[in-house]
Amino acid sequence: MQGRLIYLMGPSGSGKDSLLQAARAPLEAHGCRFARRVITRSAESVGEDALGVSPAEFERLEGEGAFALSWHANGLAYGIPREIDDWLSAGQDVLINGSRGHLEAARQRYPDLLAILLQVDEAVLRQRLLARGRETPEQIEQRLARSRQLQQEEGAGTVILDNSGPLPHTVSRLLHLLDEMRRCA
Ligand SMILES: Nc1ncnc2c1ncn2[C@@H]1O[C@H](COP(=O)(O)OP(=O)(O)O)[C@@H](O)[C@H]1O
Ligand SMILES: O=P(O)(O)OC[C@H]1O[C@H](OP(=O)(O)OP(=O)(O)O)[C@H](O)[C@@H]1O
Repeated sequence: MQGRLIYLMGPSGSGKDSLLQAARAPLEAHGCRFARRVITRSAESVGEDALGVSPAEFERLEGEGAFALSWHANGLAYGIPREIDDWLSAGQDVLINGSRGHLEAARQRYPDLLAILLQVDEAVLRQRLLARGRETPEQIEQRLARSRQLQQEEGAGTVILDNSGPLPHTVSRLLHLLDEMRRCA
């Protein structure tokens, strides 16, 4: 049986990386795989286990068909390696850090993907982004503006996961959600 693509998305600062890191060990124990993203961000500022490449290298990889999914946002290019298709074919679930703006395109390629939207109040988001200190205040405001814009476009078929509270609570809810998904498969 084909594995399921779990497409985690949410505004910048909502906690996607933190959640992926915290849930990784228990989910891997259930056979779930995690895709390592390729990003045109300098290695020093990559806050996740991603491969940083130059824009030219990204384009070359994209031209070679190295990505199952790829998109541009926040002035960066992001790619999900094609190997996720091998994992899915082998029946393994795959969790990826996706983009809200690319969800519809992703659904076209993976019609039965499970979309999970991580949500946090805007005031908390701003606070977390400032505390993280990776982007300039101007870049943070741009990301918050993008979130407001995308919020208006959010459609049905997406499970909302709130991360305004402590991270361990969100991890438990994610594990529960994925257990339910497996039971219903
Ligand atoms: N539930 C939480 N409670 C408090 N701080 C959190 C929580 N989740 C994430 N954070 C913090 O918020 C900031 C943004 O989280 P991050 O995982 O980098 O978000 P994203 O990957 O969605 O941009 C980080 O500094 C992280 O430590
Ligand atoms: O369409 P959107 O939902 O706005 O997403 C755009 C991009 O931003 C996030 O990446 P990234 O981890 O680089 O940004 P972040 O760390 O600020 O969340 C997300 O994973 C997408 O790759």
